[in-house]
Amino acid sequence: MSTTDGVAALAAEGLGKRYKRGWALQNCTFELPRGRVSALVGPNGAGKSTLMALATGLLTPTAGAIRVLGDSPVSSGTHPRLAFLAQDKPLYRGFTVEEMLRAGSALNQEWDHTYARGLVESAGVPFHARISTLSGGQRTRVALAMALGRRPELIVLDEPLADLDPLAREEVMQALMAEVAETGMTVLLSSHVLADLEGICDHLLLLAGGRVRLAGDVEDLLAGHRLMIGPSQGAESRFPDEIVVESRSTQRQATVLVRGHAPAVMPGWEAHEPTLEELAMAHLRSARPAAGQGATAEVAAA
Ligand SMILES: Nc1ncnc2c1ncn2[C@@H]1O[C@H](COP(=O)(O)OP(=O)(O)OP(=O)(O)O)[C@@H](O)[C@H]1O
Repeated sequence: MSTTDGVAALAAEGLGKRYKRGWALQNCTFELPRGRVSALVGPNGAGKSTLMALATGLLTPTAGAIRVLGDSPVSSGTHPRLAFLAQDKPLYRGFTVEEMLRAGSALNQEWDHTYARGLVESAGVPFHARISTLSGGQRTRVALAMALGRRPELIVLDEPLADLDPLAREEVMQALMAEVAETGMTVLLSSHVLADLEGICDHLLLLAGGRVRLAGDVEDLLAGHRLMIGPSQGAESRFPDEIVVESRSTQRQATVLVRGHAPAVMPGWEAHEPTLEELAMAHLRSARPAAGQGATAEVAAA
């Protein structure tokens, strides 16, 4: 039995990181549950990569603390039960896939060669092919096998689907989900593409401008909001300010995302549960600073 049972996979308290140019992350407090798939979402410059670098011990916090599987990252280095797949998927381009896997075996104390090989084989990637000749999707599958070969309890993936076509994206996610179902490991993955995460992640961490804007179980978050659609005339005054996350209007129709349940009887209005994309986009737009003031909400809608 693991010594970390019952402990959050990742826990941050008042976490902050300041670079020379200013704060990239500030006052972040959250917990990611174990055995679940958590999505880290946010616009460009939100602080996602910085947060991942703090979790993997590549950076040290300027303020607050982060705990990985119950442990504080010590001085430097990645937690032994955490695997990290960086955005540029570092692989030796001149190696063959077979040589890459053997390097994984030589470089890692904990390494399940049969498992890593099996992952590459099931992806249909030829063992004798050079890394430089693989397609983006094949390279991702090899990089994933290299990370999973360490049999991590927590895997952190920085935009694993960027640069992949929709078919390859689906294949990579299916392969990852199959491993999650089989091993019960915890996944934290960042993505700009919210549509990729719908139905896959069960926990959300939404960052904007270096701060946590929304965090929690996806089902609870969706059930805790309502998207109200009704006539734009008089829409502004229909809902108390404190429950409105975002309100948008065209000439005829208003769309208002509110916290909590739909207000009782509202003739002409319909209420429905938002999708993850609608929820995240509304929170990101509402957190967007005025032009010229830092991070912009450019999360792709599809
Ligand atoms: N090494 C660094 N030195 C100075 N500033 C940095 C450094 N790395 C990141 N930043 C700044 O910190 C902020 C957060 O950057 P970060 O890369 O963590 O965001 P991100 O959410 O991963 O963005 P993206 O989606 O564009 O990759 C940005 O304003 C960025 O310019």
